Amino acid sequence: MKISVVGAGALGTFYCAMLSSSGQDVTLVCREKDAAALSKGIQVTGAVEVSATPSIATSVPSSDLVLVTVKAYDVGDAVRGIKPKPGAIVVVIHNGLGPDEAAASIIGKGHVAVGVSYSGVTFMGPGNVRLAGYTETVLGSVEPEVATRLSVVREALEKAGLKARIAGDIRAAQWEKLYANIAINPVTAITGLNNGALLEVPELKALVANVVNEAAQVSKAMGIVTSVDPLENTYKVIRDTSGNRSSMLQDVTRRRRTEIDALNGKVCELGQKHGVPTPYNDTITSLIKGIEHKNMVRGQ
Ligand SMILES: NC(=O)C1=CN([C@@H]2O[C@H](COP(=O)(O)OP(=O)(O)OC[C@H]3O[C@@H](n4cnc5c(N)ncnc54)[C@H](O)[C@@H]3O)[C@@H](O)[C@H]2O)C=CC1
Ligand SMILES: CC(C)(CO)C(=O)C(=O)O
Repeated sequence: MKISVVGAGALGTFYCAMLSSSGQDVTLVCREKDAAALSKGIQVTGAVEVSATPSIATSVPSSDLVLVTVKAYDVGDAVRGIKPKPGAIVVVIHNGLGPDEAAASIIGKGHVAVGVSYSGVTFMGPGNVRLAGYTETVLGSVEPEVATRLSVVREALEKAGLKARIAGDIRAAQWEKLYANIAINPVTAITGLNNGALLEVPELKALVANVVNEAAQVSKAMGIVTSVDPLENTYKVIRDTSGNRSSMLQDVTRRRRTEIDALNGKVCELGQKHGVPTPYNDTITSLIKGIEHKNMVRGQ
């Protein structure tokens, strides 16, 4: 099976190194500027230590499986060049809601699946990432026909030593991670605090509860049934990642665009659609937009 991984950032380098070092045929698709560095090889350090020399390309070759591992706002551009052959599967691995739908509207029916990744990978430089921890990748598709073919993806990940499971309801699986991301990511980005501080400062703990409870009302109005209690699960993620600087805190520190539109912004949009007020998520979204604006203006 020919596999391509699109996006040579934190997650893409991790998945590519694991797949390639297990002997699978993998191409890492990167930006032009990174190709020379990546052609010398890629490595993961930290919780696992792995090196690999996958093929490197700047456009997506004909593949049976494509893993798209770019930021939510880059998914549309990243999939535009994919011309899937019959039966090919394109798994969009992202946080938040929306990018997989954007991908399906570009690629068409019969190919797109979602991956919810429970990993903590930090980008150190082209071809060099650090893994804090990994539990599993949850796979699924809103297209039943694609969902029935996902065992090949699970098997490829398992062969690479990665745990994977196919969710019965991928939207519920996405919400389960979303509850934690909409509270932890923007509140740490605004305050500059590590994840653990959200449980140490009573006012921030209350804010986390308000943001998550609002989202739980939105998902309930949409008929989403999750297997976790939204708030208890968020507290658990905070405890499990207490020393982390969230990805959104890292983004604002580096003056990069954030994924707020696919996180709290999406909760606000869906709340409006389903008649659920979302004042906490509206405010959080506005504050992050303000930080992005400040960083853009300063960056110019
Ligand atoms: N880093 C992590 O541990 C985790 C990340 N995620 C999610 O996975 C997604 C990817 O995150 P990261 O890997 O951390 O981001 P990242 O910013 O480290 O990597 C994205 C890479 O994609 C590249 N890229 C963007 N558009 C491209 C295109 N058209 N063609 C080729 N390359 C392109 C960028 O240059 C960058 O190297 C996000 O939605 C994130 O929220 C989910 C779970 C864990
Ligand atoms: C789980 C959490 C919040 C860990 O920091 C994360 O996914 C992120 O930072 O994006």
